[in-house]
Amino acid sequence: MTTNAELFERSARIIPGGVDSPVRAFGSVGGVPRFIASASGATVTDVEGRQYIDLVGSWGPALLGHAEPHVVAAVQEAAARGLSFGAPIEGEAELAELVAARVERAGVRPVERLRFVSTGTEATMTAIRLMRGATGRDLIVKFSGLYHGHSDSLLVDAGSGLATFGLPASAGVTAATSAQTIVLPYNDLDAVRRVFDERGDDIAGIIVEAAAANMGVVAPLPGFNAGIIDIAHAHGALVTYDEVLTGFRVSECGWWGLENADAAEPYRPDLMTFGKVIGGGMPIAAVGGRAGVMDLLAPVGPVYQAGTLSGNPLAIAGGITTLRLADATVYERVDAASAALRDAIGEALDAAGVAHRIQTAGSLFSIAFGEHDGPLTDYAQVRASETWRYAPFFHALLDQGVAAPPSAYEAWFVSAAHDAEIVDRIAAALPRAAAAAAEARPPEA
Ligand SMILES: Cc1ncc(COP(=O)(O)O)c(C=O)c1O
Ligand SMILES: N[C@H](C=O)CCC(=O)O
Repeated sequence: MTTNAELFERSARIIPGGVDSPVRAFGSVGGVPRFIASASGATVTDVEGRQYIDLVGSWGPALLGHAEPHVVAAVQEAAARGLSFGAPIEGEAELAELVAARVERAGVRPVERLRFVSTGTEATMTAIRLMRGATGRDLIVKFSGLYHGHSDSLLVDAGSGLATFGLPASAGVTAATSAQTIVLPYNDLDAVRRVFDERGDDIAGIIVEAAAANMGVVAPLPGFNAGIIDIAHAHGALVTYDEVLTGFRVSECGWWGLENADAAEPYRPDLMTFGKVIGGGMPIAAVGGRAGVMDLLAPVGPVYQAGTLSGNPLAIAGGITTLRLADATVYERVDAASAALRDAIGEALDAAGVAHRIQTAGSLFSIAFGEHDGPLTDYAQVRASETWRYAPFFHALLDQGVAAPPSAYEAWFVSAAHDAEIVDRIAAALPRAAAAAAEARPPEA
C-alpha cells in the first residue's frame, strides 16, 4: 500500500509543495495531506483506504455529494462521444440558459448573456477586462480578504491561500498592476463613497464576492451589495458580483437570490461570475451579465477572451445534469445539514468553554474562535481572531475520520448527501476536537 506520507514526499520532489493548489498542502494546520483515491456521497477515501466524512466538497462543487450517479453517467456518456472538439456544441446554450434562468427575481434577470470558461480565475479576469473595456478606465476596486482567483490584478490583499499563509500579496505581480487595484475594507460603504469621490472618474468597476467566504465566512451587511452598485453607477463605473463560490450553492438562485428574495426591486450587478456548482465537479466557470457589456466580448466586440477547452463537452454535461438535479429539496437538505452541524459545533465548543462565533452565509459557515461581540464584518477582525485554535481542532476531527477544510480561512461545505446519520457521526467527533481547541495556546510572538 502506498501511504499518504510517501505520496506527499514523492509529489513534493516534482510538484512545488507537493500540491497543485496551495491550501491543499496543510501548510497552516501541519501534517500530511490525505491523497484521495475515491469519493462517494458525503465521504472521501484516501490511498490508505481510510474513509472520511468530507466537509470540503471539492471547495464547493459537490453540492449533490460526490460521484452523484446521474452526473457521473452524463459525463461518461459525453466522454464516449468525444473529449473535446474545439467547436461549439448544443449543450453550451442549454447550460447557459439554465444558469441565466436561475438568476431571476421579480422580473429582473441580470444574466442576459453568458460565456463559459474553465476556471473561476478566468471568469473574474474576463469580468475585470470587460469592466475596463466598457468604461475605458483602468482602476478596479476590490475588498480586503476577498478572493477572486489568482489573476494578477486580484491577488492584492486576497483571502483563501494568501490569508492561510499570511501573505499580503503575491510575488511576481508588478507594482504597476497592483497600483491599479484599490483595496478597501469589506462592508465599509463610507470607504467606497470616499474613494469614488476622490477617484471616481478613473475607476472602471468594483468586484465583490456575493458573500465573502474566503476569509472564513463574512456575510455582507444589509444594504452593502446594493450600496456599492448605487455608488459605482453614480460614477459611471460597473460592478462584478462574484458568485463563483456562492452561486447555486446557497440557494437555487445563489446569494443574489437570497438577498433579493423579497425585494420589489432587486439590485442589478452589471456582471456576475459563476463556477464550482455549475460544473458539478468538472472544470467550468462562466461570466455573465448585461447584454450591453457582454457583447463587448470578441468576436462581437473588441474585448478579447478565448479558451481551447472552454465549453468542454464533459463539463457541460456535468453542469447540465447537476443544475437539473439541484432543486428545492436539495437546498432544503443542504440547509438542514448545515444548521444541524452548526448547532453541534456550537454545543461542543460551549461545553468545552471555547469562546467562538459561527459565521454564516446561507449554508456556508466557518468558525471564528475568540470572544466577539457580534458577527465579524471584515478581514481585520478575522485576522485578530484566535485562528491558532483551528489546527488542533482540525486534527482532532481528522483523527476521528472527519475532514474539515485545512485552513481557518476557508468555508465549510456540506452537501445534500450529508444526512442526519452523517451529522450525528460528526457530532460524536466534536467533543474531542473542542477539547483540543480549548487546550490550544497562542504561538509565541
Ligand atoms: C469567490 C471566488 N472567486 C473565484 C475563485 C477562483 O476560482 P478557481 O479556483 O476555479 O480559479 C474562487 C475559488 O477558487 C472563489 O471562491
Ligand atoms: N478558497 C478557494 C476556493 O474557493 C479554495 C480552492 C483552492 O484555491 O484550492
